[in-house]
Parts: sequence; C-alpha cells; structure tokens
Amino acid sequence: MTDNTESDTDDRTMNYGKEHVNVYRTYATPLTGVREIPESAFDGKPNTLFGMEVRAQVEGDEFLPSFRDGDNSKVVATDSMKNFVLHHAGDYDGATVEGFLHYVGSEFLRTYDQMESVRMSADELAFDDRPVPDGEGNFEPSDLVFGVSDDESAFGEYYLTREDGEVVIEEQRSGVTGIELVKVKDNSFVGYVHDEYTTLPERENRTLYIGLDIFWTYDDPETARGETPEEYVPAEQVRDIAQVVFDERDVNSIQDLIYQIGLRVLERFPQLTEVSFEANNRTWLKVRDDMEGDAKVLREPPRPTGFQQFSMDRSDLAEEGAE
Ligand SMILES: O=c1[nH]c(=O)c2[nH]c(=O)[nH]c2[nH]1
Repeated sequence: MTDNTESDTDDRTMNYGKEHVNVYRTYATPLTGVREIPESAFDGKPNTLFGMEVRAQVEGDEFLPSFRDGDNSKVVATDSMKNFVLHHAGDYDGATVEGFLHYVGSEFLRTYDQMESVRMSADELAFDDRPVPDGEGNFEPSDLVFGVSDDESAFGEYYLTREDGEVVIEEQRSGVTGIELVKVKDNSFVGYVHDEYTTLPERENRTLYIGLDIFWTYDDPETARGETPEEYVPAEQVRDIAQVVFDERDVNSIQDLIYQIGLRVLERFPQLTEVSFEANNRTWLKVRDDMEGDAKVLREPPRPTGFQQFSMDRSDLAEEGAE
C-alpha cells in the first residue's frame, strides 16, 4: 500500500451504525411462487404484517476525521440512518427480509458518497396466523388479527460495497434462528470418551432438547433477494427440514443430527453453497423413568451448556453420495 490515507484506514476497524431498528410494514408484497419441498407445507406468505429488527453498519475512509478530529462534517447521524431505514420500508416492493436489506443498503450507498460499504442485517419479527371461524363450521386464518410470535425467525445479511459507482455484493448470508426442538425418545448419546473425568452415564434413549440456528449462503448472492422466488430458500422450509430430519432419524448426538439436517438442506436446495449450524444442548435431566412404557419425569438442566458449531458445503453431499 503506497497511499498514506488508505494505510491509515484500511487496516483498522472503523464503522458505526444503528441497531435494534424495529420496523413494521403492513400490506407488504406477498411471497408467492416459492418451490415446494416434501418436508414443508410452506408455499409462501401474505406479508400482511412484515416486521424486522434491522442493523445498519457503515464504513468509509471519510469517517476517519469524525473519530480522529471530532469533525462530523461527513457523519450521517445514526438517528438519520434509523429514519432512512424506516422510510424505505414504505418504498420496498419485494417480499423478503434479504430483499429489503439489499434495497435499503444499496440506497444508503447511492445516497451518501462517503459510505464505501454497508453491512445490513435483520432478524424477522414474526407474527402467527390466528384461526377464526369461516362461517361454514371450519376455521381459517384471520386477515386482520395476528399473534405476536416468539418462535424462530428468519435472518438476513448483506455486505455491499461500491465499485466504479455500482453497488456490488461482497457477502451475503441468510438464516433461521431461535429454533427449539424436543424429541421425546429415540435419541442416544453413547460411545464417547470415558476417562477419569467422565461422570455422564451413556444413554441409549434420551429426551433430546436442542436450540438451533441455521445459516446458508447462495451460489449467487443475488438469489437471496427473492426476486426469482422459485430459487429463494424460505427460512420456514429450512426450519421444517430440521424438524422432519429430527423426527425421522435416530441420532447418536447433536453433532450427528445437524450433519443429517445439513445434508438434507443441501440436497433440497442446489442453489446453496454452504450451510452452517450453531446448536446448543438443553436436554432435560431424568427424574423418574419407573412408570409405564416410555414415560419419564424430567427437569431443567443446570448450567453450563454444551454447544456445537459446524459448517458444510456441497463436497459433504458429494462424499455422502459416493459411499
Ligand atoms: O449430543 C451431544 N453431543 C455432545 O458432544 C455431548 N456432550 C455431552 O455431555 N452431552 C452431549 N450430547
């Protein structure tokens, strides 16, 4: 690097932004035309209520004077960034979290020259359908009333930069976070190292409770915007794959389970390059199992908590196919 200004800024961490920007949009564009998969009933959503908790992080050499000299002449106040995100939620005409992030991130770069790159991420703020009588003895989802959900939610992230005046995608990541699943039986944890530190008894059949976040990247990061819905991977379908694989497989560990989920995700979605996991073990402890059949009484586990992180790509699927 020969340019002094650049060497000043290139190697250091320098960014700022706004997080926890909660935005709610009613009557957003419905998500339609997604490809259906055998593991999921999800085929789209009306987006009558489209909520997100957004994080905007901006970078650029021209922000250095604000840190070094207290010179705010190039600083876009984070309060204005919040307003920018809220305003553009009204102009977004797409149907996905990722699409909104790409749109509003690009608008930041087009509007403010001093921003060289932006990292936009968001967690969906999800709402559930609520059933109401349809007048013919059945129930249908209300068009008007929604339940506030604290279930799993979609995640999206775009890291965008400007090259020759054009917005380009540097990184992209999608996900579904906050999955919690309990399988009451047909899980084991046996065959692990037994030494002087081991107190855990081997369990041929445990009640397994997992917390799970799943992330994925596309071969073409544009696809995550959802403009071509049949190529878009909905968080709901990935969540459903996780529960179906958990139901189907008698696994010997969380490690074993997430690998199987990853294979299925890669198999269903050839447009993905990588899938990764952050899992944790919340398995309850047995109090009693002297009742009839498989019945048990269980209690919360104490801290500390075990976790697993794992990423896999198409080479894992190819290896599996070759066996
Ligand atoms: O699925 C599990 N994986 C582990 O590595 C582990 N370790 C442990 O104590 N319990 C479990 N469960």
